[in-house]
Amino acid sequence: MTQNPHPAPLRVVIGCDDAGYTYKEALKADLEADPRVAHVVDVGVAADEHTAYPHIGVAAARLVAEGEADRALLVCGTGLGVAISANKVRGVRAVTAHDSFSVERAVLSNNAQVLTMGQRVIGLELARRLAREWLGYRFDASSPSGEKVAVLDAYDTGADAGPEDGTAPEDGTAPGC
Ligand SMILES: O=C(CO)[C@H](O)COP(=O)(O)O
Repeated sequence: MTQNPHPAPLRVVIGCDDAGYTYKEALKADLEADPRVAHVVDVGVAADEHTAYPHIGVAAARLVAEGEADRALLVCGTGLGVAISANKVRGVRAVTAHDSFSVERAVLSNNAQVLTMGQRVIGLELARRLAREWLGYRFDASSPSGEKVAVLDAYDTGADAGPEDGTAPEDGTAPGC
């Protein structure tokens, strides 16, 4: 399926802990200037604030899960803590990505609504470039990846996502792996 050249602008949440503040501010300015973004909601931290990353990750992810936002872009020292935090919220798929291919597949393979980055891991210009690229991708639920994301969602909601005969895999791997 070809991508719609003019998809609806995205409602984006941005957030960080104090280790990601500088990048968050730069990325926020970029998002606000990008015509592909409808609006940006900043869940913190502010310059003089020291909220721990789990609170920020969960706050942002809840806005996505509740349908108030389409995506979230989160920054901490590594990107890992905010991703782990966001993934605590049911229905949210958050990934850390510091390269173009992973950013592309985060959306096109995984339908990840939340992208996270580490201010202590990559340079600012790369982070800005990746965020620009990220805005250009839209998940296609009718693609071959759609079925796999549906399996993820079924695990998330507690629905049976086992193999078609209903048995658990004997080797301990998850179905489909
Ligand atoms: O990177 C972080 C969490 O993944 C955070 O910015 C710093 O956490 P800390 O190393 O526990 O201070």
